[in-house]
Amino acid sequence: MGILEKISEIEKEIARTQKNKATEYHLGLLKAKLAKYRAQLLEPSKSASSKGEGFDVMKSGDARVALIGFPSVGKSTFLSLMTSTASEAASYEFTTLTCIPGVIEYKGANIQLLDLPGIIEGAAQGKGRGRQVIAVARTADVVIMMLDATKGEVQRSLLEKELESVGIRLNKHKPNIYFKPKKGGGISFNSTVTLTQCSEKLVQLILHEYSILPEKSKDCSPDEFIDVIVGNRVYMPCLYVYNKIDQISMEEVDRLARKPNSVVISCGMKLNLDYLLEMLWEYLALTCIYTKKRGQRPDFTDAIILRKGASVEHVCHRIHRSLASQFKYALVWGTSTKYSPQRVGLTHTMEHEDVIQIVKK
Ligand SMILES: Nc1nc2c(ncn2[C@@H]2O[C@H](COP(=O)(O)OP(=O)(O)OP(=O)(O)O)[C@@H](O)[C@H]2O)c(=O)[nH]1
Ligand SMILES: [K+]
Ligand SMILES: [Mg+2]
Repeated sequence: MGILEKISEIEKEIARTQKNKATEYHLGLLKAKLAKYRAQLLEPSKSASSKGEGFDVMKSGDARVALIGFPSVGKSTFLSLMTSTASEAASYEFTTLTCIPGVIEYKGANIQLLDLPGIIEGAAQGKGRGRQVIAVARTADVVIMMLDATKGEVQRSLLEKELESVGIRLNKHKPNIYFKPKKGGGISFNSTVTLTQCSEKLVQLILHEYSILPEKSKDCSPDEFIDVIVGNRVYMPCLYVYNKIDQISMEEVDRLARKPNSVVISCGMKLNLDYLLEMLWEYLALTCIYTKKRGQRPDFTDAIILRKGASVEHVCHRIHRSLASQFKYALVWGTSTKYSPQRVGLTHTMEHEDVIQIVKK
């Protein structure tokens, strides 16, 4: 039996047991056991059994949002409010021990929202269930960093540091660097803009530091090279959500609300949740595509929702599994084309609010 199962067994037994003088001792023992198992879960485990237990949630819907935050900031309360899934919320820390998925339905899109255990300083080194939580965060399209408005700003920078240390870059763009090994060795260095922070000398030093030496003898695949430069970095939009504003002064609310990438809410009093959804939608930057049949008006009531950068082929797959194989060409109206309509192929990249008509063979 896994630890989670043991915990759930004990919780059930506690719920079953009537509270009275006679059961006092028994209940006390159960609670002690419960605390022991919870602590075990939060320890960096050596046993493989609890490695990813409860964290392998299938991706579903149009996008994935992960809730990251310290314990008891209100993550589970938020999930239960925004989705039809109930996630247990309580005043003690580490109430949530696994990844709990819910679905936000918004503007015709299904957004998968993941409630996760709280993380603490040292999470990246395996403290608590930090590693598993961070691994899930990496798979998200947007991270909501939930913060307790009543606590200091230090929680935010601590969490940022944890995520930075495992290669998650928040609200930063992927650097526009093109890196290619030369067959004959040596380094040639070009830049399309004037560099103010990097010189050729510095680039050479960095390459040297990472033992990327311009040698003919050292065979290296392009993938290996790309891994070195890109590393395991993920670039992710992050929305800082300050919860529990019902507990702080108006001046403080105002100050927090003005911070970049930040939204203030109260789950307890259901304040500002609509605005948060609007912001989340913006951060997800999903692409809505409308379809049109020949000789008819576009269907603006039912958008196909895709991730940014989706191609005509993605659109086909969404309409019907076999459509791509019967595809002849498509007509597209919108910002992705020079002319409206324009005849395009399967690889054409769609843009937000384009209209498409697909012509079959
Ligand atoms: N005052 C106030 N309390 C809140 C608000 N949102 C949540 N809480 C309370 O904060 C406590 C923790 O809430 P949870 O939803 O369990 O927090 P969590 O982040 O999921 O906690 P862990 O799963 O333990 O990491 C509960 O007692 C909630 O009732 C809020 O907007 N205002
Ligand atoms: K809690
Ligand atoms: Mg929780």
